[in-house]
Amino acid sequence: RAGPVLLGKAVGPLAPTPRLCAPSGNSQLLVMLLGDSGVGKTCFLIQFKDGAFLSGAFIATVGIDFRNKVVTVDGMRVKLQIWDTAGQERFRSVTHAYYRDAQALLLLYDITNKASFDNIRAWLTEIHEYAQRDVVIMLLGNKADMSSERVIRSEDGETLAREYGVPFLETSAKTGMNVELAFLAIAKELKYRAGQSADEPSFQIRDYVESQKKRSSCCSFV
Ligand SMILES: Nc1nc2c(ncn2[C@@H]2O[C@H](COP(=O)(O)OP(=O)(O)OP(=O)(O)O)[C@@H](O)[C@H]2O)c(=O)[nH]1
Repeated sequence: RAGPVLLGKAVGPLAPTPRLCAPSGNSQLLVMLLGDSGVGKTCFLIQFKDGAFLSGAFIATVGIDFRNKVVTVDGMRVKLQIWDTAGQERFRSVTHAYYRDAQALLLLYDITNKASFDNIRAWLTEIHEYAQRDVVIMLLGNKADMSSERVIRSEDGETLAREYGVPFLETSAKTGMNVELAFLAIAKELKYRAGQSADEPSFQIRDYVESQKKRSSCCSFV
């Protein structure tokens, strides 16, 4: 486990003193958000935790931050501790140290940013280097509400996810589309792996996600 790190969003020269602490406790499921800077990891977490969208100026995360949320999966309460990592290259060595404690990783790209999609392979290489071998990974194409600025087709995300054998969803941290589903799917998968899903002896996360997801083309966005 790495030592204390700087947490949160930097706000330039007037930044408040960052808090110093690290995620603790091991009775919960640890989920990490990964992906390039600006893909929407912090907004994704805030949308899940508080049902709100952080609009306004983009403030990059410094180091790593975390939030807790309890979800109910098949009538059982599951505690999620969700770590929001900094996407900027200069914080990579900090975040690498946390990979091995994570049981699930949500890997985000931005459907309006080709570089963030192209970098997914590099992220997966890092994940295989630093994370647990059996970590649950899900690929998320975020900002699906920005359809007029889309440069990555949904099929491209699906193809890449299939190549790596991971489930895929398009999401919007702005509208909330598929945000809760992503967390519920990994919670269900981890519960299933822990042998707590006797009622679902053959749970498949990819099939579950496919059956539950809302496609961006079907919905109107605010
Ligand atoms: N339209 C739209 N904008 C989004 C969405 N998610 C995030 N944004 C915007 O994208 C910008 C970056 O969002 P963040 O959540 O701070 O990005 P991040 O991935 O945490 O960035 P780092 O902290 O640098 O790693 C902000 O201006 C957000 O308002 C989304 O789903 N839709």
